[in-house]
Amino acid sequence: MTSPSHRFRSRLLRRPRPQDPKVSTAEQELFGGPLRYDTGWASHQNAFLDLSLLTALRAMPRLVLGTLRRAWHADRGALLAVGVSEIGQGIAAAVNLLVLNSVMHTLLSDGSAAGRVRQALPALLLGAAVATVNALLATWSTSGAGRLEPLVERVATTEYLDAAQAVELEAIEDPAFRRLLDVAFYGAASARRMISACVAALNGVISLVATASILSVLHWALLPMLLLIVAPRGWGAMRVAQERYVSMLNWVEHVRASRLIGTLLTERSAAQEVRLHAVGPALLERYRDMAESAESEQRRLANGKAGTELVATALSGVALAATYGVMFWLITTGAMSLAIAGTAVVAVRSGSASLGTLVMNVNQLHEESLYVQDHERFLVEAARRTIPTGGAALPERIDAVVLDKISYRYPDREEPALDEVSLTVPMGSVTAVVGENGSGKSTLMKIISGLLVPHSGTVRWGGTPLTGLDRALVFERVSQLTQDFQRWPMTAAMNIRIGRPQRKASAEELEPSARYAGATSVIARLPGGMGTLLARMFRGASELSGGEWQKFGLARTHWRDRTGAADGVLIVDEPTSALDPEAEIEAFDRLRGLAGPTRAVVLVTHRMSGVRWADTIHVLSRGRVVESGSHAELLAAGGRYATMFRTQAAQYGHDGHDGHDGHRTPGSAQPPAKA
Ligand SMILES: Nc1ncnc2c1ncn2[C@@H]1O[C@H](COP(=O)(O)OP(=O)(O)OP(=O)(O)O)[C@@H](O)[C@H]1O
Repeated sequence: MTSPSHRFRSRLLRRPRPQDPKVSTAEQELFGGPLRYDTGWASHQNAFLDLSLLTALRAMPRLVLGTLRRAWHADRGALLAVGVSEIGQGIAAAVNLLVLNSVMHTLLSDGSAAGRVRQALPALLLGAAVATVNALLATWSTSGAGRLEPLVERVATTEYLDAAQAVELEAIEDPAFRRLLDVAFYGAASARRMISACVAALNGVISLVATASILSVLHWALLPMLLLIVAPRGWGAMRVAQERYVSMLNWVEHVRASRLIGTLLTERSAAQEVRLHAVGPALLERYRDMAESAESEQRRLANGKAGTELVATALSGVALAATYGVMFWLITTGAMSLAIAGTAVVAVRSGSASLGTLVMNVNQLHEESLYVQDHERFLVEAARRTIPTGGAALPERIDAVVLDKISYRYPDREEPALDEVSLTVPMGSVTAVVGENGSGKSTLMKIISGLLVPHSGTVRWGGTPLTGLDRALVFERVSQLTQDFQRWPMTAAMNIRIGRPQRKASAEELEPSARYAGATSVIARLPGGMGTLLARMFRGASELSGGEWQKFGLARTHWRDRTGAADGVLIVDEPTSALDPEAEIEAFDRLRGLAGPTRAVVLVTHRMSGVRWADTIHVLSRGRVVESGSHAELLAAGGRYATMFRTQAAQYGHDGHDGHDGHRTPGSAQPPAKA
C-alpha cells in the first residue's frame, strides 16, 4: 500500500511534471529524451525522499545535531565559543527590552522633563553598556563560526569521498547510485552553510524567547498576535525552499548534461573533431537550446516565489494591523497603559523582526538540511554497498583461481554479461580469453580480480570462496593492466609507483619496471626525467602519446607485480592496442614471461597472434565459454577460434596454419622470454 508521504513524493516527482517546460530539441536529439530525475535510488529502502513539511521539520533536529557533532569533532573550542556568545547576545536583547521598558515608564511618569530624563540616565547608560557587550559577543561568535565552517566542510567532504572510494565497483557502474553520488556532492558545502544558519537560528531563538517572555509579561494577548504575524512568512519561505529543492532534483541530470557539452567543447580529446567536423557550432547551438529550457525553469521558480511571497506578506500585514487594532482597543478600554503600549510596539516590531529572521534562518537550515540529508542518504547507501571488510586471509601459496558456473548481469541490463562461466586459472600458466566485442571478456576479468561479485556461481581462490575472503587481501594479489588504464595527472615516477602507492620508491628502484615496459627511452626524452609532470592541464607539464602512456601502464603493472610477494594473478586486457608492431611483440613476450610458479597471467586480446602461446585459450561468445583448449587443439577443432585466427592471419597474407610449424604470423611472438 502506498503511504501518504509516498503519494506526496510521487506527486512531486512524477515525470514529466505538468509545470515542466517542454523537452528541448537538443535533449531529444543528443540524449534521446528528457534528462529528468526519476525516483531510482529514492525508492530504495532507507533511502526515500520525503518532502512533506512536517517530516522535513521532524528530520531537521537530527540533521542539525549531525552538523553540530561534526563541528564538535572538528573544533570543540570554537563551537563552545559560538554557543556561549550567542546565548550571551540573547540575554543582552532581553536586558535591552527591560531597559527600554524602564526608560518608557520614567519618561511617561509625572515631573519635569529635565528631571525625568535625569532619572532615566542610569538605565540609558546600562543600555549602552549592554549594546557594547552585545557587539563584542557578536564578534567572538563570528570568528568562532568562521573557524568552524571550513572544518565542517572538510569533515563532510572527507566522509563523502571516503564512502565513494570504498563502494563496490557495481555501485559505481549503477546509474541510480551515480545520480545519488552527484546529488550528495552538494551536501558538504551545505553542511558548511548550516553552521552559520545554526548560529543565526540559535541567536534568533534566544532573542525571540527573551522578547516573547517580556511581551507576555506586558500583556498575554500580544504573544499569539506575534506568532500570527510571522506564521505566513514561515510558510512562504518553506514553500519556496521546497520548490527549489524539487527543481534541483529534477534538473540535476540536465545541468550535468549542459556542463558536459561545455566540457566537450573545451576538452583536448574532442578538440580535433570539434574543429574538423564543425561539431563546435552544432554543440553550441544545442547548449543554447538546453540553457534556454533551464532558464524557463528558473523563470517558473522566480514567478512561483514572487507569488508565494506576495501572499505571505499580505497575510502577515493583516496580522500586524490586527495586532495594532487589539493594542488600540486595550488602550482605549484602559486595559493597557501608554508606557506599556510604547514598549509593546517596540517589542512587537523587534519580536516580529527577529521572528522573521528566525523563520528565514530556519528556512535556510531546512533548505541546507535537504542537501545534507542527501549527503547522509548517500553515506547510508554507500555503507550498504561498501566492499565488505574482514573475512579470511588467503594462504600465501595457492594452486589456482577457479570460477564455477558464475553469472553476472549489469544492473540496467536484461541480458547477463556472463552466463554460467566455468574456468580455471592455474598458477604458473598463461590463460587467454578471446571473443567478439561485447562477449563479456572485460566483465570476466573484473570477476576474476574480485572487483565484481558474481550474482550466481562461485569464485574460489585456492579453494576458498571469494565471499569468505578478506577482499582487500584478494586485491593485494591482483595486478591489472586494462585497455582503459588510468593516465594519472602526476609525475612520471608516480605514474609507475602508483601501482603500489603505499610503498615508497626512488627513481632508481622504479627503473627496472620502466626498462621492462620499454619506457626508458620515453623517460629519457622527458625534460625532467622521472620527475616530469605528465598532465597538460598544468603549466610546464609534458604530454605523452597513446603508446607511450601504454608503456607507463605496463611499467606500473610490472612494479605492482614485482613488489607482491605471494601468489597472485596478473590480468592484462588489451595491453597492446596503442603499441607499434615491434613494441607489441616485445610486450606480449614480456607479459608471458611474467607467468611463473607464483603468477598466473590472464590475457584478453583481439590480436590472435598474442594468444597462441597461451597454455589455455577460452573463447567467449555472448557471455558463455564456447570453446577451450590450446592453440593447436582449437585450430585442429576447426571451430570459432580457428575461424577467428585464420581470418586475422589472412589479413597479413599468411595461410593461417599453426605458427608452431615454423611459420610466424606478423606480429606473433617468440617463445616466452623470462622477465
Ligand atoms: N558498466 C556497464 N553497464 C552496463 N552494461 C555493461 C557495462 N559494461 C559492459 N556492459 C555490457 O556487458 C556486455 C559485456 O561487456 P564486456 O565489456 O565485458 O565485453 P568485452 O568482451 O570486453 O567487449 P570488447 O571486446 O568490446 O572490449 C556488453 O553487452 C556490454 O554492453
